[in-house]
Amino acid sequence: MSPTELSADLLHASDRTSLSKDSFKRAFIDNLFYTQGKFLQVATHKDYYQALAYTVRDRLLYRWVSTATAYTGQVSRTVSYLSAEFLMGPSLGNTLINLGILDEVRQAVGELGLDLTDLLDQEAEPGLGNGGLGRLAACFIDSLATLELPALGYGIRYEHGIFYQTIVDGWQVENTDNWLRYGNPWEIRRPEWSVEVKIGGFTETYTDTEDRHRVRWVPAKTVVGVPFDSPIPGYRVNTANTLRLWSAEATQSFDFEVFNRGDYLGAVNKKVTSENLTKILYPNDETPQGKELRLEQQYFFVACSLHDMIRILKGQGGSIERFHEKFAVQLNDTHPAIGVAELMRILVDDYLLPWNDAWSITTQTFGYTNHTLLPEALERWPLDLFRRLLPRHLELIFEINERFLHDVRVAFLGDEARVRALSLIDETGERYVRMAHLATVGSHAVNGVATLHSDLLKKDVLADFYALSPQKFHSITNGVTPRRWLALANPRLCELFRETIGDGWAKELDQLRRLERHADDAAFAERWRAIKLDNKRQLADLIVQRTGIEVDPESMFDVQVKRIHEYKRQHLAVLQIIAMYHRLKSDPNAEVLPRTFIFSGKAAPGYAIAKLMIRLITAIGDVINYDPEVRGRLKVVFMPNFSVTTGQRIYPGADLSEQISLAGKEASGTGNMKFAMNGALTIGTMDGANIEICEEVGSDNFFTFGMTAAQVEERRRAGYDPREVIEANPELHAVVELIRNGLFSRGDTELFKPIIDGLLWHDTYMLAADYASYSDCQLEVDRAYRDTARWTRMSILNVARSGKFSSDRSIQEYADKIWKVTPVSVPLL
Ligand SMILES: [N-]=[N+]=N[C@]1([C@H](N)O)O[C@H](CO)[C@@H](O)[C@H](O)[C@H]1O
Repeated sequence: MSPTELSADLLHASDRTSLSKDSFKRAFIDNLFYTQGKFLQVATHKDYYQALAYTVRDRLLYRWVSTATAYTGQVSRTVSYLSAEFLMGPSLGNTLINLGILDEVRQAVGELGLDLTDLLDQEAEPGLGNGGLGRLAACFIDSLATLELPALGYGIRYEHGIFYQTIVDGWQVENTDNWLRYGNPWEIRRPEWSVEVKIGGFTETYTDTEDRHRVRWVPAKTVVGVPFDSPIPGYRVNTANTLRLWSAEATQSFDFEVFNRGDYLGAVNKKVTSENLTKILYPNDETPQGKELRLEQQYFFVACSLHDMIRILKGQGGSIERFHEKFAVQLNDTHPAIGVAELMRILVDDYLLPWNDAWSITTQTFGYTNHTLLPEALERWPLDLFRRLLPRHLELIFEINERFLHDVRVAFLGDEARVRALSLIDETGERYVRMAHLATVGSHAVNGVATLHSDLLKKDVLADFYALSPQKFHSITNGVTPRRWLALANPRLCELFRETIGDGWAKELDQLRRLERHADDAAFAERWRAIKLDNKRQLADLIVQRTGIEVDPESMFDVQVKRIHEYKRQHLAVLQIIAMYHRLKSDPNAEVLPRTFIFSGKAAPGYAIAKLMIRLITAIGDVINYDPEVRGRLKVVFMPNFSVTTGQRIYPGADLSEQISLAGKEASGTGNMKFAMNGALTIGTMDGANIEICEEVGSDNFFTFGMTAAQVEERRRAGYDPREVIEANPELHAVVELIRNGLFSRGDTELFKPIIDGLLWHDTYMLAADYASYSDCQLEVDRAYRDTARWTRMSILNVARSGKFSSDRSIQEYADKIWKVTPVSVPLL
C-alpha cells in the first residue's frame, strides 16, 4: 500500500476529518484537554477558542494535504502572489464559512454551553498589512482557492503587525501589536524548507574549474528565512492553498565563543539583529519608508520565495529553463520588484544561463500590479544603499538598464529625454533605482487596479513605457471576497438572500442581480430595512462600547472608514459637518435629518497632518455631541483601531458610504465595494472604482459630485487659488473661520492652523474647489433618505448590481489575461 493510500486510510479512520456536529463536540473536548490541558470547568475563553481553532484546523489540514497531493501529482502551473502585506483578518469565522460548517459548529459549542460569537472574538487579528493593498492580497488568495487555482501566497511574518490604535485626549496613540501573544493555531513552522539569504558584502569575478567567467557574491551577513505555512481554504471546494510567510532567524542563535569571552550581548547579537528583519511592519500606506531595513525586508522575502519556488520545481523534476512555465509570479506593487534582479542573479550566476535566455524566462515569469499614482508613493532606492545591501543586484540592474535603453534608443532615435525618463536609474540627486521601472521592464504584464487608474497609468506615470510596449498594459478592477465581507459580516442580510435567491451568490456574486425583481416589493423592502436597522443597532452597541458615545440607530449612519490621508479628504467631510452644525446653530428649530457621522482609520505615525485630521474629527465631536441645541441630531464618532474585524462590524451598519477622494488620486478603493454590497449608498467623486460602481448600480442610485480627473487637471493648469474660492463661498468661509477661531479647540487658534493654512495656501487636494458640489450633493442625500421607499429601492439595487466587485471576477481576469492558469480539482484523500 503506497504512503498516500496508507495516510488516506489513517485519515479516514480518524474522527478528525468529520464535519458532523457530534464529532466536533468530541474533538473540541479532546483538544481542550490534550492541546490546552484544560477541562470545561476551568478553561478560559482563550482556551475554548484555541481548542476550537485546533478542531477546525484538523478539518482544514485534511483538505490541505489533499490539495498538496493533487498539485504534486499533476505538476500544475502555479500562481505565486508576492506581497509585502497580507491583511488576512481573523481566520476562524472565515474558515467555518468556507468549510460550510458555521451552523454546525455554532450548535456544537452551544450544546457545550458556549457562544460561538464570544469564541470568535477571542482570536487576535494578524494585522500584517496597512490597508487596501494588503487586504486585496487576502481577498485574492481566498478567491484563488475558491476558483481551485493552484497558488501560493508569499509574504513576511511580521512579529508585530500594524499598530493598535487608541485615541487619548482626541489624539491617535500607537500601541505595539502583539498578535502572536497566545501563539497562532493557524500556522505550521516548516524549518525543513528554510532558506539562507545573503545580504551586503561585495562581488568578485573569477574563472571556475571549467574555465568559465563567474561572479561570486561574498555577503557581509546571512540570515535564515524560516517559512510559516497557513492553509487557505476555498469556499465550498476541497482546495486549500498555502500562504507561506517568511520569518527571519539567525544562522547561529547563540555564539558560545563570544559568550565564553564574557560578552553575553555579543553572543546573542546575531540572533537579535537577524530577527529584527521581520520584527515589524512599516506602518505607511502610500508613503514608502526609505529605510535600509525596509529594503532588506523586501529582498529577504523575495529571495526566500524564489528559492522556494525553485525547490518545488526541482522537487517535481522540472528544469530551471522552464521556470516560467511552472510559475506565474505576481508582484503586488513594487515592494517585491527586487525579484526581477534576484531571478536574473539566480539564472545567470547560479545556473549560468546566457543573459538573453535568463531575461526571457524572467520577463515571462513576472506580472506587476501598480496600486498608486501618487508620485511620493513610487519607491526609489538610493544607489549607495542599494550597492551596500545588494551589490550584485545593482550590477545586474545596470546591465538590465543598459540593454533596455539600447532598445529605447533604437525605438526613439535621438530622444535622450525619453531615455532619461525611461531609465531604471534616476540620475537626479544621490541617484536612485526606480522600482516601478524595474518591475515594468522585468514583467510581461502591467496592470492598474481600476479602469480610470489604468488609463492614467498609460497617460501619465508609465506613459513612456506604454508608448514602448502597449501590449503589456492591462486593467483589472479590484474586487473583494463576498465570503468575509457578506457571508461572515452580514448574516442577517444573507439569510434574506437565502430565502429569496438561494445561496449560490457566495460563489457567483452576479446571482445577486436576481434581487432586482424584489426592489419594488414593499414586504421585501420592509424586511430589508429591518435588517439594516438591526445591523445599525449592533454597530451602535459597538460604538458606545468603544467610544462611550450614544448614537441613534434611527439616524442616518454616514460612514468614512479608510486610512487617514489628505487625498482621501476626511477633512472635506469635516468641513461639511461643521456647515451642517453651523446651519443648525443659526436655526436650532430647523428641520434637520438626524445623522451620525462615523469615521475610522489609522494615520501613519510620521504623518503629522493625518494625525491632526483625526484630532479635528474628535474635536468637532467633543463640541457637537454635547451641544444641547443639537439635541443629538448630529453625532460625530471616531471609532478607534480600524481593522478587518472592525470593518466587518461597520460595513453592514452603514447607510451612506463616503468615497470623496480627489478624482485621479484613489487608484481603486475596495471599501467602496464592501459598502455597496452591504446595501449602503455611495456619495463619491468619479475616482477609482467609484466610476465602475456608479456604472453598475446606475447613476440614479449613486450620489456623484465634484470634478472629474480631467477637470482637476484642467483646473490646476488654469491656476487654482483656494482663497478665492473660499472667499466666494460664504458657507465655506464661515466654516474655515470657525475652525481658525478655535471653536473646536477651546479657543486655541494654533491647534488646527496647519490644516487651515494648508487649505488656504495650497489646498493640494482641492477641497475648496469641490466643496460646493459636495455640500449640494449632501442635501440631495438628505432628500433621498427622507423618501424611505426610494432609499430602500436604491439600496436593494446597489446590492443586486454589485456582482462585478467580487474578487473572484478579478482573479478570473488575472488568470485569463496574465497568468494563463487553469483550475485543478482536488479529490479528498
Ligand atoms: N498602496 N496602495 N494602494 C492602494 C491602497 N492604499 O492600499 O491599494 C488599494 C488596492 O489596490 C487601492 O484600492 C487603493 O486605491 C490604493 O490607494
